[in-house]
Amino acid sequence: GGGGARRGVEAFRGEGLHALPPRRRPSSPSTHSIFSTTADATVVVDVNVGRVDVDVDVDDDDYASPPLVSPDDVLRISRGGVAVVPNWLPPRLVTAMREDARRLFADGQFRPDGLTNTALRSREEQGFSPGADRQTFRGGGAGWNDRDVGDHEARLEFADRMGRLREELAVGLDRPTLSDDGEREEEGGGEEEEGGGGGGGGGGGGGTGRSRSGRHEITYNWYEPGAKLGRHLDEHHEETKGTKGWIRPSRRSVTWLVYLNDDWSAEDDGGTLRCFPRTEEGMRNNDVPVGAHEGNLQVGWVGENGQHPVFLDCFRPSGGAALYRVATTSSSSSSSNHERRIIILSVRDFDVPAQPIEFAAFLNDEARETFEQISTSRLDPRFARPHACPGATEDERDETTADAVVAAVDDRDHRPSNDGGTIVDVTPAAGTLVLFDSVTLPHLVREVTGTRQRIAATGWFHEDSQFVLEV
Ligand SMILES: O=C(O)CCC(=O)C(=O)O
Ligand SMILES: [Fe+2]
Repeated sequence: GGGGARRGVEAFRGEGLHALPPRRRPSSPSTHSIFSTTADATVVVDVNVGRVDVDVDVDDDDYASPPLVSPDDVLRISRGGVAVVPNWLPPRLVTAMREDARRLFADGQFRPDGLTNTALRSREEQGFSPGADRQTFRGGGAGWNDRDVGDHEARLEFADRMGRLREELAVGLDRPTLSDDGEREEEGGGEEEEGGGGGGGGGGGGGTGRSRSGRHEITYNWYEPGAKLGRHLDEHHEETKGTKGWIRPSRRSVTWLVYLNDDWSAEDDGGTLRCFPRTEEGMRNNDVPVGAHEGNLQVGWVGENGQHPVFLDCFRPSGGAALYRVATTSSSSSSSNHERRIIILSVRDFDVPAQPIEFAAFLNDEARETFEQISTSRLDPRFARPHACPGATEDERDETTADAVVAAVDDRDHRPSNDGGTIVDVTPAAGTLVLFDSVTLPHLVREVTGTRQRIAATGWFHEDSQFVLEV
C-alpha cells in the first residue's frame, strides 16, 4: 500500500503510546524484546542476544500508526465527557475536503436536514429556509465513497482514517461491535425518523442516512449564515421511540465531528458547538461506563454530582421495565478485583409509557431527589412537538403552542440541566476532532453570525442493537 506510514506521521500529535499491531510482535514468546517505531522501520532490540534487527521490510498498511485518540480522551468519553482534539486532521486533508464540500454544494448535492427549533413543526409546515437550516451531504448515488462526485480520493482517505479511529474506540471503550462494518442496511423503507419523534432527527434523517459501504454514518454538514441547530441527543433508548424503536440492527454509539473552517472565530463567526457533559468532579466520582450497560441504554443520571448513569432494562423477568444503576465495590483482598452489582432504583416494575415520559415517577424517593433525565421531551425538541406536550389538545396543535415550546427550549439551551452537568463550548476550527457518547450527551449549534458558511464532516459509529425484532 502507499502512504500509510506518511499518514501515520501526520497523525502523530506527540502524545500517547505507540502501540504495535499484534502481527508485528515476535512469534516466539521467549524472545524478550523492546520495540520502538520510526516512520520507516520497526526496530526490534533483542535483549537476549544483544543484537539489533532493523526490519525495513514493513508494508505501509501494516505499519503501526500512532494512536488517533489518547487513553485520556477515551476515558473522558466513557464517563460522559466530550473529547476535543485540535489539529487532528492534517491541513492538506482539511483543505481538500473543504473544497470537496464546496463543490458538492454548488452541484446541489446537499439536502436540508435541520433540527432547528422550527423542526417543532411538521416538515410540510416548516418550509425549508437555507438561512436557518443545516444542510447535509450523505453521499452521491454510491454513498460517501461515490467516485462520480467531487473529490472521491479525499473522502476515501478520510473514511479510512475514521475507520482506524473506530477500531481504536472499539477496543478502548470496550464496545467490540463498533469494529463490525455491517452489511449495508436496506434503504428505502420510507422517510422514517431516527429520533422517532419527528423533526429533523439531529442528522438522523432516516432511511438514507447510512453510508452505502456499511452501517456507520459519514456526512458533510453545511450551515449558511443564520443557521443553527437546537439542543438534542443523537440517539435514544429504543423503548422511548415508540413502535419503531426496535427494528434497526444497529444504533448510534459514538458521535464524531471534524471541522473544516479556516480562521474561524467564535466571536465573529458564531457557530459554536455547545455540549452539556458531566462535570470533572462527576467524571472522577464515576467508574461505570456511560451509554449502555449490557445492552440497556442509559436514560438518566443520579447521585450527588449526577455522576451515576441510570439504565433502563425493559426485559425484566416480570415482563415490565426497571431503572437501575451499577455500583462497583472493590473487594478487600485485591484492588483489581472489582465486583459490579445492580441497584434497582424504581419502586416496582412498570410499562414504559408513550412520550412524553417522566421516568422520575417510577423512582424511589431517594433516587428521585437527584435524578436527572436524558432522552426526554424536556431536553429534546424532537419529542417536544405540540401534540406531545402534556395536556395539548387537537386545537392546540398550532403555531402558538409550538412557539411556546420553542421559547422554552431556547430558554433552556444556555444552561446545564442541573448540578451534574456543565457546559463545554467548542469553536469549529479547521482540523478539530470532537467525540462523545451518542446516547448521553446533549448538544446544540449556536447561530452562525458571520458571513461565512460553517462546514464540517460529521458522523456516527454504530454498534449492535441489543437485539433485532423480526418484522
Ligand atoms: O455540526 C455540529 O457541530 C453538530 C451537528 C450535530 O449535532 C448533528 O448533526 O447531530
Ligand atoms: Fe447531534
